Amino acid sequence: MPTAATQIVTFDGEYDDAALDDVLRAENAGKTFASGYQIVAIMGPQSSGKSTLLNHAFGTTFREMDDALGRSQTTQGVWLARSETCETATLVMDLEGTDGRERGEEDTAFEKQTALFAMATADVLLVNMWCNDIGREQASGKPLLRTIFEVNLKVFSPEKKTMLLFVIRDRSKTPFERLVEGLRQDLESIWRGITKPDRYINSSINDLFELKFTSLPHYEHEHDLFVSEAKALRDRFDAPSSDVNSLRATAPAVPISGLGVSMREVWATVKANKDLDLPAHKIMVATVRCEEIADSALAKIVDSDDLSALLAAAKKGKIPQLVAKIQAMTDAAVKPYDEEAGYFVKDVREAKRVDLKVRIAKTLGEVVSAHLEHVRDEIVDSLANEVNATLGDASAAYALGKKRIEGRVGFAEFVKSTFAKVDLQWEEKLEEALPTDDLAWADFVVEETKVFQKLIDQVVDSLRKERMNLTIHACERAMERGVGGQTIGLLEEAPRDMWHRLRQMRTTATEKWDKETTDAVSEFEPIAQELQKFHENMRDRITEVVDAKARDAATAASMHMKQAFARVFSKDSKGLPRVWRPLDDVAGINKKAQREALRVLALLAVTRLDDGADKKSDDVAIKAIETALYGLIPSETSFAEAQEGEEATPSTTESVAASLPTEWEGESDANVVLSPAECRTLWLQFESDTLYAVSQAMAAKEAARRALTGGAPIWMIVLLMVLGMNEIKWLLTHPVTLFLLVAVGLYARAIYNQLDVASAMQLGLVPGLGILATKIIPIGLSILKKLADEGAASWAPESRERPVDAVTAGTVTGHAGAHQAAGAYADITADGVRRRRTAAD
Ligand SMILES: Nc1nc2c(ncn2[C@@H]2O[C@H](COP(=O)(O)OP(=O)(O)OP(=O)(O)O)[C@@H](O)[C@H]2O)c(=O)[nH]1
Repeated sequence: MPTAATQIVTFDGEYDDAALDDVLRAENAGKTFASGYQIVAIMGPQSSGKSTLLNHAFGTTFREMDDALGRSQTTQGVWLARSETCETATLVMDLEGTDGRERGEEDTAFEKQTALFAMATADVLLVNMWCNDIGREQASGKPLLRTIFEVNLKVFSPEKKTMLLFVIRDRSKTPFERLVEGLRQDLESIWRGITKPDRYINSSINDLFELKFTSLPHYEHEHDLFVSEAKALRDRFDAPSSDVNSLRATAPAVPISGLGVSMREVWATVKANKDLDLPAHKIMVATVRCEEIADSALAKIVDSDDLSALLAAAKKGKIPQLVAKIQAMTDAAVKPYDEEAGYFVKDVREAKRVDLKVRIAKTLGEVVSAHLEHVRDEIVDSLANEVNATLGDASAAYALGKKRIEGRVGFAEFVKSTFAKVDLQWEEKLEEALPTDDLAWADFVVEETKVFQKLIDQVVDSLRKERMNLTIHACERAMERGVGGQTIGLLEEAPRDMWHRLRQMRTTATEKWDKETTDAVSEFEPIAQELQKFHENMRDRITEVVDAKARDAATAASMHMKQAFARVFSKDSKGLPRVWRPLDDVAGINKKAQREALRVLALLAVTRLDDGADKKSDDVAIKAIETALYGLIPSETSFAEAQEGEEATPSTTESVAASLPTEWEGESDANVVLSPAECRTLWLQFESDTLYAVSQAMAAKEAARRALTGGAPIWMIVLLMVLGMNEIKWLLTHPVTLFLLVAVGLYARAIYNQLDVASAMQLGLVPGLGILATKIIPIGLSILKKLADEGAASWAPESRERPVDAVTAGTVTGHAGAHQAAGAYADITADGVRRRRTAAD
């Protein structure tokens, strides 16, 4: 059953978008419009049998005039139907008849619009002509012909000639050739009469039209013949182009999927009374349609579950052989596009295809980006591992650099070779992830590679900085050990030009460590600014180390003062431990030692590491502090009083403190480590700490004095020898008695020595005798016991084998005795009370 015709342009000139879809919807399976189609349109005077002809020729169902109602307009606007009888896919357009009474004044305008619409969209335009009108001046079809010619000139730069098939209706007995000739003359006459644009001024009708002619018998009088000729006419539309009578269109101007857009836009242009640029129109239609096709192709990917599943998987981890999946999804979208857009203008179609692939790449790019994130992480991890594996522990970098291990490559050198390797890895991974040779992915590849290279640069830069910093730190630690040790040595030695020498040492160290730093970081190929910064930092660090050690020394000034004191007080001019003799000046040596201690304190009180300082200014400044500090030493008189056992009065110390300034004049606050007040505190502590050593020295001196002067005077000994000559002779002749007397004498002397009679008697005669009486028996027994022990030991076999030990033991005992004597004074001093106790207590 034939499909119904549909009105595509209404009487009021409105285009109906759905009309074409309606016509094509019921398309027969065997007639696929997608592979090609043709459009046939018919124009002619109203009620000239247009619909009748189309229905008989193409099997359409256009409404025909009901004879009973009389001649009136049956076709209004433009109608569209699909041929049911043509083997070729054919669309048929029936246009509203011209010269109708229904439109009145607007008739011509609408006629022009429909004529233009038909000529722009149809492959063949049938023009219905009454046979009787040929050669007639006032023929009803002539205004239509004029309209067709004029309108055709408005189709800008037509690509091909418009095919006009004049259908001469109700042919007479006049030969067909004569009719055609008459009609041609009429057409020439009309063509000459119209106003043409300059570019067509010399053109003939044949330059713009392909004119064809046919005739039909009277529909009613020769009905069967009419029907058979109508069918024969239809056959010409199916005939191959090789047939001279073929009217079949070679190829559609636009693919069927673009026809809706094309017709809508043509009608809009026509209605707006604009010139119709058909090539531009074709490009526009192709553009619109290719975009629509591309959109729907892309939508298939965007909306697919495959994409969301793939994206979720890529976010979790790498997808093996992702490129195959990407390629398959791309092909699934591009293939339908190629099929559907294949008939549109080539340039537009291909441009839109490229565009589609770029859009697909962007859509799938999200998946690939997520996948490449993991790839980048993997490469970065392997790079970091390789750096550590090849270059070793970063913290040992300095030590390694110092050793210059054979065959070990430096960081910069290693990184350069690694870059090439890493780039290759990246390229391989890219090829596994996406079609790198596809131009659609070119921008994506560039962007992702940029991200990768930026990341690698960052990682390498970070590794470089980390390792370089560790190297610098190792350098600094080595410097701290070296410079710190040298500084401590100088601070302990405390020479007068200590600060000058510290500054010199700092300069030397700076030069040395500048070179060390440069060598150590050379493997990182640092730029000049970096190197300069390292050097500046190292110089600052050296100053910090020297300054810190100097401040530490000032904090431990008490110890340094004692060391200085001991150097003078406890050692003689040859540097040997001092042995106190009866004639030694303990007070004088003590004062000298105190001055040495204060000199050291003056050195430590203020740091002198400023660049502007020099030896001379140091001397002046240190001398000023020294002079002030020497005021702390008590006068010799007061010291002598103390030596006699009197307590130093608090007023003495206070007057000493008052003599110090409140601050060191001319010294910068930043350099002052020990203020005058702190120096005074240190001094008081120092004085208290050294008093014990001084007391010991005095005790040792006293012991030495007593040892020298404790026996009887020489003259008394001589007198005794003269007066007792007889007794001496007797004793010499009685050796046993002599031996006993000597033994008793030595025993008494030993008891006397241990009794410390002089000390006991200083407490008064009666208390002294009391103390001596209580001590004499234990001491006597103790000496006897010791003699007995020594006697037994001297007869023991081993003692005979080690005579040297016996000598040593005797020496030790002698020393022990001296210590014991000193111990008596130690107790006195520690109590802080000028009270003496004996060793026996
Ligand atoms: N004399 C003659 N009359 C015909 C011919 N073909 C059809 N008719 C008659 O002409 C009348 C109009 O026919 P339609 O086919 O409706 O004409 P039309 O040109 O489509 O009319 P509109 O669409 O209104 O312009 C009908 O009564 C037909 O029977 C023909 O070849 N010769």
